[in-house]
Amino acid sequence: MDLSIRNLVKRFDRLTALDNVTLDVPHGNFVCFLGPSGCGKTTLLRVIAGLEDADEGTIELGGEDLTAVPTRARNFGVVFQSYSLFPNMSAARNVGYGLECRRWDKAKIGSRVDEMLDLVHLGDHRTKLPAQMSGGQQQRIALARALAPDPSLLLLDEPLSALDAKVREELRVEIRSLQQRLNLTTIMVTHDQEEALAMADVVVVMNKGTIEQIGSPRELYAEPQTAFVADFIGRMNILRLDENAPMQPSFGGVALHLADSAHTADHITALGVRPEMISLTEVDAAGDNTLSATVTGVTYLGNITRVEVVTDAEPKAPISVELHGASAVPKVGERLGIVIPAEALRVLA
Ligand SMILES: Nc1ncnc2c1ncn2[C@@H]1O[C@H](COP(=O)(O)OP(=O)(O)OP(=O)(O)O)[C@@H](O)[C@H]1O
Repeated sequence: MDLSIRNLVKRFDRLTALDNVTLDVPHGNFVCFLGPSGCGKTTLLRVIAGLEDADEGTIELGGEDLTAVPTRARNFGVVFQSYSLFPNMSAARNVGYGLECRRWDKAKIGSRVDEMLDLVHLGDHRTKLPAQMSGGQQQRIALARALAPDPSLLLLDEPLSALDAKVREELRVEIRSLQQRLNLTTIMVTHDQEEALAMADVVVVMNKGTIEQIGSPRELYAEPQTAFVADFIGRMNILRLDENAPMQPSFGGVALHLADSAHTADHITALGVRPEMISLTEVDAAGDNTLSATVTGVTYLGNITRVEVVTDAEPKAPISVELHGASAVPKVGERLGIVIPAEALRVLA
C-alpha cells in the first residue's frame, strides 16, 4: 500500500524537528531517510510508527488516514538499533511473542515462528537466549519478530549501526533481498550514506527538519540539487563562483563553461564536480575549463589514488581529483593542469 505524508510538522517546545515534510512512498519501495545527527529522521519514523504525534499534517496508508489509528493497530513491523529482545525469552518465543499478543492460535504461531526463523537462517537457534547469540543474530531475530505478523510496513531505525562492518554488510544484503522477496514497503533511518545508496530504491536526504532532495541513489549522486546533498552523498568539489561574475560563471577569474542542459538557474553561485570526473593534463595545456595547479597531497587508496591540488586561480579552495587503477600518479609539489569537463559540472543551490 502506498504511504502518503502531507505537510507534517513536529515541534519539541521551541524546536521544530519536522518542518512541513511531504513525501510519497510507493508500495514495495525501500526508502532510506538519510541525514546528519539531529536532522529529524528518527522523529519522522516515530511519527509514522505512531510512537510520536505530529502537531500538523496527515499520514495515509493505502488511502486510510492513520492519525487516529493507535500504534498497535497500525500493524507495522519496527526494528530498532538496540535489538530490544526480551532477554529471558528464547529466540523462538521472542519471534512468537507479538503473535501471542495478537491472540493467534498456538499451532499457527508455531508454524509461523518456524517459517520466520528459517527466513533469517536461524532455524538452529530457536532455543537460545539473546545473550547466547551474536549481535548480528540478535538483530536477525528482531527482524523475524517484526516480520512475523505480516506487517503492512516495515520501519527500521538504524538497525545495523551497532554491528561490526562485516556483519553489517552481510545483513544489508540480507535485509534488502528479504524486503524484495516479500515486496514489503520499508523505511530505514540511517546516517550512513553508503548504506543508504547500497540498499534503497529511494533516498530522502534530510537537513534541519526539512527534505533537501528525494531521488534514487543514482540521481542523488549524479544530479545533486544542493550543496548540502552534494557534500553529504559521496565526495564533491564545491566551486564557489566569483560573486561579481557577469553572466558567465567564473572561478578565481577563470571562466567555466557548462553543458547547455545545466543552465537552469539565473544566478549561479556554486558548481559541483565529482573528483573522479576531473582529469590531469600538462600545466600549460590550453582548452575550456583547464586550470593550472600545484599538487599538495597524494593518497593511495588501493583502487583509486586521491590527488589534492590548489589552482593558481583560487589557491584558497583545494580540489580533489581521483585517479583510477593504473593511471600515472603525480608527486607533491608537481605543477600540472586539471580539466573539468563541462558536462560534469552541476549547478548547486
Ligand atoms: N523527545 C524529544 N524531546 C525534545 N527534543 C527532541 C525529542 N526527540 C528529538 N528531539 C530533537 O529533535 C531533533 C531531531 O531529532 P531526531 O532524533 O529525529 O534526529 P535524527 O536525525 O534521527 O538524529 P540521530 O541520527 O542523532 O538520531 C533533534 O534536535 C533532537 O534533539
